[in-house]
Amino acid sequence: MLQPGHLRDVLEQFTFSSAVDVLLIAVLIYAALRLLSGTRAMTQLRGVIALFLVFVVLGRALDLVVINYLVEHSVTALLVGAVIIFQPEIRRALDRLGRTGLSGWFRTAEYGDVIDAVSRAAGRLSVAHHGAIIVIERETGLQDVIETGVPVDARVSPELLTSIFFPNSPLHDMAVVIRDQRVVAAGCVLPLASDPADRNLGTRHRAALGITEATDALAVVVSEETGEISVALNGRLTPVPDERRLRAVLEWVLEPQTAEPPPVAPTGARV
Ligand SMILES: Nc1ncnc2c1ncn2[C@@H]1O[C@H](COP(=O)(O)OP(=O)(O)OP(=O)(O)O)[C@@H](O)[C@H]1O
Repeated sequence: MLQPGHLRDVLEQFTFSSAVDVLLIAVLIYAALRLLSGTRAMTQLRGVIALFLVFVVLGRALDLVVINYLVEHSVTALLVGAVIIFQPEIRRALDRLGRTGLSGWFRTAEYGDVIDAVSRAAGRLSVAHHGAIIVIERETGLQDVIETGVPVDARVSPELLTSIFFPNSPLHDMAVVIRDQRVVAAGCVLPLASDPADRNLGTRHRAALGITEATDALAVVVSEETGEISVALNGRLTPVPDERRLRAVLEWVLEPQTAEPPPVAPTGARV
């Protein structure tokens, strides 16, 4: 229990450098939470922290010597483990920091041009029956998937997307990944959906489901066979009747603070 005398001692020892210390740690924790929020890594991290806290509380309350020893000596190992587990997210954050500086770190992503380009491109691809998968990266880094494809690194536009998916063009196979208003790569191989219920779908649709099961990315699929447009999100596929309604769905998912609810919700339910 903290005694009033202890509190006075702590306050007396609190100097300017202590304040800087606390501030830097707070910024670091904020940056880490911001980086991991909404990712699968965050769910895992929550589980690890909860388990760790249970051990700390039990160890202290019951004076468990071995548990207390392990807790005290596992912090360094946990930090090293976290760096290994979250390597893709950390790599992506450093990459973003290098490209955009601190302003890019604190800026929230802007999707206006992406929504416009993807919905217009999907509309044209749908009419032409040109098959396509367009993956929009959000918080979870997709570096592993990007590295399976061919680097493009060009500003997103409907013309670029429709020409990539033009049949027999060298990059029309597999998926395109968009990050920060740029088409970063094409020809990317996505993980296929794991749910046996999805086995009756073709591989293009299973690939779109697969990437959205594993991450918070959003994928737009155009079927070569039927020309139908679908949106995959959180491992669920929702058909979208046309370009206008695709735009509404994309706005609702990517810019929820300003958008109206779409006529077709991306969970499959009509609203
Ligand atoms: N792992 C993958 N990642 C990304 N794209 C993939 C993957 N596997 C297959 N594809 C794409 O899916 C195409 C094959 O689609 P397929 O006809 O099997 O599926 P589908 O869902 O029925 O699509 P469609 O309705 O367009 O015919 C491939 O040519 C390739 O472009």
